[in-house]
Amino acid sequence: MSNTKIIVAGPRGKMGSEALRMIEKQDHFDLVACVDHKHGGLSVKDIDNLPNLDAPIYEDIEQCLQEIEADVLIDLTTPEFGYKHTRLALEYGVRPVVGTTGFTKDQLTELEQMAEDKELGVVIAPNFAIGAVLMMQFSKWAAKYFPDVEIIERHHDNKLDAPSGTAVKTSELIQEVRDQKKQGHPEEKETLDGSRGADVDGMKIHSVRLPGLVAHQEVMFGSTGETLTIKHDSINRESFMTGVKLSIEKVLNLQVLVYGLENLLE
Ligand SMILES: NC(=O)C1=CN([C@@H]2O[C@H](COP(=O)(O)OP(=O)(O)OC[C@H]3O[C@@H](n4cnc5c(N)ncnc54)[C@H](O)[C@@H]3O)[C@@H](O)[C@H]2O)C=CC1
Ligand SMILES: O=C(O)C1=N[C@H](C(=O)O)C[C@H](O)C1
Repeated sequence: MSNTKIIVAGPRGKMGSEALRMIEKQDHFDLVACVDHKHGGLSVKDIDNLPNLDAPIYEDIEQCLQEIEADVLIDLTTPEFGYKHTRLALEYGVRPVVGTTGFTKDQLTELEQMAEDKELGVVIAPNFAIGAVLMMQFSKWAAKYFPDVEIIERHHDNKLDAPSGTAVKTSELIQEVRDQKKQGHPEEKETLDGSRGADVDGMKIHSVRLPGLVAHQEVMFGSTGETLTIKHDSINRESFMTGVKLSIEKVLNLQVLVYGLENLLE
């Protein structure tokens, strides 16, 4: 079987550069191009602190998709550009693997429809870390028995979206097993806006942003006389690469959009 040809959008980012290092280590992956909003016309190897890979950098994604033959586009950019890149990749018959978070529900539905129409696989994973996927699954299980739940996610202060994609996905998984329930005192009032966090069917999400953090989430459950806390920490971005690699391998055999790495794990 021939090697998987990969385009990376966002190669100089914290995740994009980690993805390049992962690709460099795999014998069955070839980096064929990158999409960046700077350094068009250069090669990846010309950029400081990036791996020594000879792949052209394009500033215009359409030009990249027209000129470069690829199997997969990995997007690790921003919500705005990630959505645009995913749509364009599908239009050019390239399968997207998307780590970028912050897409709206409408955007996800639209991309799902596009993937189905084109019969092309897409993986959108709010969190590629296996431990985070388990934390979300354990939380879904716990919510069956503990409907009072607060999600506290903590991230570095360069993050654009809040709440995190992981927190949104966790709340969606919990919604599958938890009936709507107003938590706290029935007459509770916020004297400072936002103090009780975001509300999803009565469950609360709190977002913390501080320098020094990477990516962390606690899901706290409370019941009579007991609490349960399920916690995951990514202490570096290598933690996400097992999931990125798996998604690239799996997307080649998909004809639909898969939202969440849990759907690819056996
Ligand atoms: N699914 C997962 O497991 C993870 C997802 N993420 C998500 O991945 C995304 C990127 O995160 P980080 O790497 O931490 O951010 P970052 O800010 O370090 O990197 C983003 C990169 O995108 C580039 N970029 C911006 N606009 C662009 C455009 N039009 N074309 C090409 N490149 C463009 C920027 O130059 C930057 O290098 C975020 O949405 C974040 O939430 C982050 C970590 C794990
Ligand atoms: O921006 C990040 O860093 C992360 N983003 C993802 C999210 O929004 O959940 C995944 C992980 O938490 C790191």
